Amino acid sequence: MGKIINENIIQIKDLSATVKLNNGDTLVTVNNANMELKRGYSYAVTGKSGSGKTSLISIIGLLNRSYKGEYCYNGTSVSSLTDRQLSMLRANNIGFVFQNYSLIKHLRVWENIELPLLYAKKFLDKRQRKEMIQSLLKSVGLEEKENDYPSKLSGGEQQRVAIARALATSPEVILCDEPTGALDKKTGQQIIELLFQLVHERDIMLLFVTHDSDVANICNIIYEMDEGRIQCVKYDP
Ligand SMILES: Nc1ncnc2c1ncn2[C@@H]1O[C@H](COP(=O)(O)OP(=O)(O)OP(=O)(O)O)[C@@H](O)[C@H]1O
Repeated sequence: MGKIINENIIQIKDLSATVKLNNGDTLVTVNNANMELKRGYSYAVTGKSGSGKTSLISIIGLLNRSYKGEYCYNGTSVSSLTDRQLSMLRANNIGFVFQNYSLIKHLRVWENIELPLLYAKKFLDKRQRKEMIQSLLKSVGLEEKENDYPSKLSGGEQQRVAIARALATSPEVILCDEPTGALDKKTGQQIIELLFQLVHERDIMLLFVTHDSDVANICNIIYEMDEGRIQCVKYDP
């Protein structure tokens, strides 16, 4: 029997976005999207290349606020927030995991994980931050690597660091853009298992942009995008 769904974190209503092309034309990247994203659930957004997935996830992730329509985060309309309020909302509540890991090369593993804690202004002192980082490294199985630079790590290990970094501020949302795209099949599966395990433990909402049908099929809810339009193709809460 499914869970009773009642806790929206993100609600999107009639949301559309466009980009201006070099030739002066306007391209619709997201066309009248409606979504409700809830705590404790996993979502996949699939679709052909160019269908609008990255455009949509950048709006959901509060990285882009140029859109028409409504976006409510925990009941607050995002359009009512100042840029600073929006940045703080993002820093404190949303973790990102990208295909290319996006680690900072000249910072050690522990410093990469510390960065979001500094941005989010969680007011942890140095000792508390250290404890938090060590506990995150333990949860992704990289206790021994805290002083290494990213270039010394394998792709799978770098993605584990990126996951630890995404979880550092205890976010309620994790957004993943092709998180296994640069990894071999087995390592990719381990990363997905780890993400699901950590997210389950924390009751987080998890959203994947993915071409990988195996990843999409594990998710409770699958949306498919086609030329900016989004449609729910699996709903299994
Ligand atoms: N800044 C931009 N300038 C011009 N065109 C853009 C821009 N951003 C997105 N587009 C176009 O908008 C459409 C949607 O792009 P988007 O990156 O969201 O698709 P996607 O589904 O994520 O693709 P992929 O799977 O290849 O990453 C594409 O046709 C893309 O070329």
